[in-house]
Amino acid sequence: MSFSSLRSVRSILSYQKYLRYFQQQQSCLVTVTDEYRAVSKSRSSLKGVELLRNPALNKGMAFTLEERQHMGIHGLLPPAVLSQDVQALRVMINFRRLNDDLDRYSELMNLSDRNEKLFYRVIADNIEEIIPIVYTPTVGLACQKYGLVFKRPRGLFITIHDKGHIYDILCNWTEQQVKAIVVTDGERILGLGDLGAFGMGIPVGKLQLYTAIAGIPPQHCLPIMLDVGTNNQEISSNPLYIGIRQKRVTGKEYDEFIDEFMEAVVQRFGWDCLIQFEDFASHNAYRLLERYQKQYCTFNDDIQGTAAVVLAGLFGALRITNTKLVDNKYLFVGAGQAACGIADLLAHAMMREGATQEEAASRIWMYDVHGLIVEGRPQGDLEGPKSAYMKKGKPVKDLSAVVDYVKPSVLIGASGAGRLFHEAVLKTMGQINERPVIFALSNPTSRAECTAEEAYRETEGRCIFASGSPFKPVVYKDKTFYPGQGNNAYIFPAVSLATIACAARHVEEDMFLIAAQQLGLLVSQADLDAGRVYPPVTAIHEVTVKIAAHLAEHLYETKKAWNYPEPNDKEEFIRMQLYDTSYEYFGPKTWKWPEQHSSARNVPSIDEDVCLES
Ligand SMILES: NC(=O)C1=CN([C@@H]2O[C@H](COP(=O)(O)OP(=O)(O)OC[C@H]3O[C@@H](n4cnc5c(N)ncnc54)[C@H](OP(=O)(O)O)[C@@H]3O)[C@@H](O)[C@H]2O)C=CC1
Ligand SMILES: CC(=O)C(=O)O
Ligand SMILES: [Mg+2]
Repeated sequence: MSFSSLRSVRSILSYQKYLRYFQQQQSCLVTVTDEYRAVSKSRSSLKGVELLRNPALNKGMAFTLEERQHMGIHGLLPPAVLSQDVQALRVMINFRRLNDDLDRYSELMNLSDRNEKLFYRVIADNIEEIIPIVYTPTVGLACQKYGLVFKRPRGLFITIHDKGHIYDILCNWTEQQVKAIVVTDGERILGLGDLGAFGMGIPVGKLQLYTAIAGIPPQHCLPIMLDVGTNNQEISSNPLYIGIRQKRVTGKEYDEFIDEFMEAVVQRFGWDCLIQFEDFASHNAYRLLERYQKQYCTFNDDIQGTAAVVLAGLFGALRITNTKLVDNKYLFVGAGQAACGIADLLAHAMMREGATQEEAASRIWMYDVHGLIVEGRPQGDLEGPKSAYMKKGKPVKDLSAVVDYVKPSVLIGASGAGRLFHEAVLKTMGQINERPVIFALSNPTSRAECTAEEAYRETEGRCIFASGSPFKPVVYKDKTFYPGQGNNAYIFPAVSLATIACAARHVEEDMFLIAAQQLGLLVSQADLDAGRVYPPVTAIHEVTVKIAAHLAEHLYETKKAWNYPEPNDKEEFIRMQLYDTSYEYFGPKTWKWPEQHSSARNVPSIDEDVCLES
């Protein structure tokens, strides 16, 4: 008998002994999912300690005795076997014991470094509590403190000095099946400005939502930081700064660098690898979108994703005010990429309702750092996308005077400048309108144009409010208001899921209008009655699947899908591709789980207090 077969006989014998012991002692903690019974095939041949160190495969103490024997990790873990349910409970107990959101962020990132399935399971079970940590607002703080938070690299860091070698760097990423990239150059991170390489927290966070919200498997996702320097002196002089310490490269060199990156992605991962541009500064965002939109499978989330989520929120708001888009007057505070993206899609939607282009544009006013955007304004540039909404009129600077002058029914903040909707602005909105629509979209919370509480209070509870970062429900005069979250997180995961599932080659403009319409339809009357123009965050996964199914329908109908044969039921087709947070089975393929452990649902409910006491 060879040494290895001798070892396996010993393993089986000792496994049987341990199994008997655990059947007596710990059977209530051992659970099995359907996937275990299906004896899934591991996508890796890793064994031993390497298996425990691989976050995509590691199950921690959930490895059964039999798996521990089979994979050569017996003795590398404490002897107890914990179910994923118990592990998830332990994570949440620890998470809730922390007093600081940055610590909670770090705790979760450490978990994703150790055990990816548990990380996503915990998010799925506690989505409303955790999304504000892995996403806005806490991700903003995490980026500002990335030097402290950074423990282990995620994704790729490509610097301007790598120009000429970008393909080689992409080849260092060993996952072969990359289907989606979120890329930033860190110049406009949320409303926090230029954070350079610290901005990597944003692609990481956005892609975590790809998996948590849209069920796109993490191994298909790749965050990328294109580090061309930073003009933020404070950041680059921080001893913990992780990027290159030089001023931003611009002009021809920058453009060549981005061109090379796009070509290298196609060469390495194929034409249908989706590239989401995130948090580039306006002066690059629009240019790059125009340059690459028709050539690559790409979109800009801040322009297009934001436009769709806001249009959907407006559809909801207008169901409350019982008006059409074109019946309203819109004032945008901030006239950058988010505002102009929204305005363009809004104008497009008004035209679909029958308005002419001139009529649609006439309903939209814009306001930037230099005041109302009117012809002949003495200061500030009037070029670029905002020029389409320039009016003849008085160059008013003070925002409450602007509101009084324009008399908007809808006020949309996308300035990144913090509390611009002060008392007088909100009160004026309340005086002009029975039901003023007020969206404070800037992120993170510190940059929101007003808080939910301020909006409800100053309009005597009459406003229809949404914000980019979440606000807790507000009680005003004994009534509870539930602010909606107008964040592109309701759109980009769905658009990307459909694009990837259908293997579409381009992300066309009409996908964002369809996504907006579908999201609008998924707002229930109960949501509207609660004053919320978006479905609750707890429903975001289901909402995303439904939107993606409609988009898939559209992609097949318009012959833009390349994944053949065409599935009959698009929703089922989408659901079949979703990431599953249940653990893989690592035991021998012939093995069957003993009868008494056959159902995960037999687990007795776990008493959290008992865990805390012991
Ligand atoms: N909720 C969501 O889903 C999303 C929210 N956002 C948020 O929107 C904000 C803006 O993003 P984005 O459009 O990309 O940024 P940009 O830099 O492209 O645009 C910012 C705009 O705000 C204007 N602005 C800045 N400060 C003031 C001020 N004090 N008074 C009036 N206008 C001002 C700027 O004026 P000027 O042009 O004169 O400089 C510019 O027009 C960010 O906070 C971002 O987080 C973005 C995308 C999605
Ligand atoms: C949400 C988002 O994309 C932003 O604030 O930039
Ligand atoms: Mg963004």
